[in-house]
Amino acid sequence: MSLKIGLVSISDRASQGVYEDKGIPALVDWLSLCIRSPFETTTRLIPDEQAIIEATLCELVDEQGCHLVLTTGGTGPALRDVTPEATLAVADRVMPGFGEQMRQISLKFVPTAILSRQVGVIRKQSLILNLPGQPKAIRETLEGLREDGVVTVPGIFAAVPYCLDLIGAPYVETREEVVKAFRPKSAIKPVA
Ligand SMILES: Nc1ncnc2c1ncn2[C@@H]1O[C@H](COP(=O)(O)OP(=O)(O)OP(=O)(O)O)[C@@H](O)[C@H]1O
Ligand SMILES: Nc1nc2c(c(=O)[nH]1)N[C@H]1C(S)=C(S)[C@@H](COP(=O)(O)O)O[C@H]1N2
Repeated sequence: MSLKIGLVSISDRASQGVYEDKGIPALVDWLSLCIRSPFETTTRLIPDEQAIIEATLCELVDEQGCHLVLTTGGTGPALRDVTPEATLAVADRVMPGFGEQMRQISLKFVPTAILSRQVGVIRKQSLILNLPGQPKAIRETLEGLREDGVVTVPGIFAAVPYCLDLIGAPYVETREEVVKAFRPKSAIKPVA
């Protein structure tokens, strides 16, 4: 079974063609650098409409069978920003550590990180994570911060493979130079 990843770019202007969507390409590029094991992606570009976001997340998890869904955009305080509300509305369980860690990481880059309301949740067999909308913030939050080659703030992706193990998804291997996946020793499978 290959890992299925849903990628959702949530932007009024990119979805209307006012500007080019940079969210999906940034996600695809970063995942291709980071993940060594087989995976396939299904992508969606949609406006900041709560009903559309909820329907898209449900479709990716319930019909497409995605094990991981990453959203980008719509997490700020503007009235049109409703990604966290839509994500929570389709959640079975909330995983507060992901939002907490992303805000920690982002505060090292911008003081406005506290404006991001991003959440992580589990729906059925899938982990859904909200990333901020700025394309450069995608890499920052997933990968974390390195100073002189040493990881000073771990990115959230370090915890994603083990979380996926625990919800029954395929085993994910990462490239350590991008992100070292953390698993307890008992959960590490020998390299095939
Ligand atoms: N999909 C995208 N492609 C390129 N740039 C984006 C994208 N989404 C967001 N951005 C950039 O990041 C900023 C913050 O993202 P946010 O999700 O808050 O968008 P926004 O200001 O609500 O506008 P919109 O929904 O029309 O993208 C945007 O103003 C834009 O400069
Ligand atoms: N790593 C990182 N996180 C970031 C930012 C950034 O540039 N880098 N921008 C912040 C800003 S300005 C806002 S308003 C919030 C919400 O962004 P969103 O509405 O684009 O999701 O994310 C924040 N998080």
